[in-house]
Amino acid sequence: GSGGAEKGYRIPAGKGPHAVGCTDLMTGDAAEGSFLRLYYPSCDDTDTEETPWIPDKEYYQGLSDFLNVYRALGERLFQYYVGSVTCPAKSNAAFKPGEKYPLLVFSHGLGAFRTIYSAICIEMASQGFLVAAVEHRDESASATYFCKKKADSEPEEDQTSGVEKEWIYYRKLRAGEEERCLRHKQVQQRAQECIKALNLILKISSGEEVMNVLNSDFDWSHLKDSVDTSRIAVMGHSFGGATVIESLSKEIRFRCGIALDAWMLPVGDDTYQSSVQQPLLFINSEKFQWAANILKMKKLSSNDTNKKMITIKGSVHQSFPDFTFVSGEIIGKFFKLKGEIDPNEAIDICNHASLAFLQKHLSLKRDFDKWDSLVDGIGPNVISGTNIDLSPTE
Ligand SMILES: CCN(CC)CCN(C[C@]12C[C@](c3ccc(C(F)(F)F)cc3)(C1)C2)C(=O)Cn1c(SCc2ccc(F)cc2)nc(=O)c2c1C=CC2
Repeated sequence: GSGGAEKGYRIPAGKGPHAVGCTDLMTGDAAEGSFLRLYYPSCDDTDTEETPWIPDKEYYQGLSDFLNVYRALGERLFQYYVGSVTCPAKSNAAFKPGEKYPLLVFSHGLGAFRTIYSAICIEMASQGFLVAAVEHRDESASATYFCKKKADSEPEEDQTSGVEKEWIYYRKLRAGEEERCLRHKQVQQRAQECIKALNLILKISSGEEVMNVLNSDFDWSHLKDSVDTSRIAVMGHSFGGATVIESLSKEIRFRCGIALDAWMLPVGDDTYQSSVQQPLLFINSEKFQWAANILKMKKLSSNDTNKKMITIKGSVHQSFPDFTFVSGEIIGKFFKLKGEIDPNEAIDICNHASLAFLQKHLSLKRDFDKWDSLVDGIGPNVISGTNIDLSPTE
């Protein structure tokens, strides 16, 4: 059996009115393609057969590289502890037609990948969003892959017969390489990948046929006319938070953004408030932030009532990705995957504040405004602005 994941540590299901499905989409067979997991409202609420949380063993290998653990050891540890973890969304479940849904593009953090923010993505989909969790190919993901058309497709090559997965792994900083330079280059690519994902979903909503190089029987034509094209936002964690800022500055169709514990190093010093006109919400953890990082956020959001910052008390950087739910208490505390606050409470604050902010800036016709006070930092376990002392050290 598995470790922590077995003892009732599970990724929380969506609390909204919709059942949730998820499916993977990859277009193009090289750099210009897109790779994303779509979480969506489903009309199939038979809650059987959830989706494997981490779909390929290569992600375990990539995580081992990222965490500086021997692959042979890391792969077995991950297999043992999280190999049986599923996420509470139904794979390729029937799409719920008949209404236009707002769209959220989600950008993962350094060393992460598209499937490990499912608690946030599933909650948003259960509340009536389409959520496109992109997988970045900038070598910041622990692992990701392209599909190469096989010349002579020997089906035994891979169960997805006819295509062969070509993996790329997390690229460590090289000796003497300047981190700012690498991360600034990567954040540009990440923003382009978010914009490509947006264009791809809009293309599908317009009824155009897309070629999914992955071998899946999901019928994308069901998404015709399903995107509310005036209600589109971008969200991301850490490096993905920097990607939110870059994406907003490059693509006005992203009407607003939510940056979860943003890592501001990749954001150019020339990125001022003027470069981000859209409303932006910073949701920070208590333990990850530091003065210089916060000051870069403030430079972007000073005296702009549409740019807000809140901090979740007792939370840590890993309170946003799913590991905070699947790890036991011991491992959770040791790796700082859990803070003092209960992981479910922390993610509820994050999701409720996000929904209130999205209702306000996407003019949604829902009741998410009941959580407006959270966006102003009012409520248990939340503060307005930051807990970090910004006074200059004399
Ligand atoms: C030693 C490696 N060194 C690399 C530069 C620093 C590694 N590190 C701290 C870690 C990630 C940690 C982690 C995860 C997951 C387990 C597990 F065991 F549960 F799987 C354990 C231990 C190790 C906490 C971070 O990078 C933090 N971080 C992250 S963590 C995103 C992530 C990645 C993989 C996951 F499985 C879950 C979440 N995303 C960012 O965008 C940024 C940063 C820092 C700046 C920008």
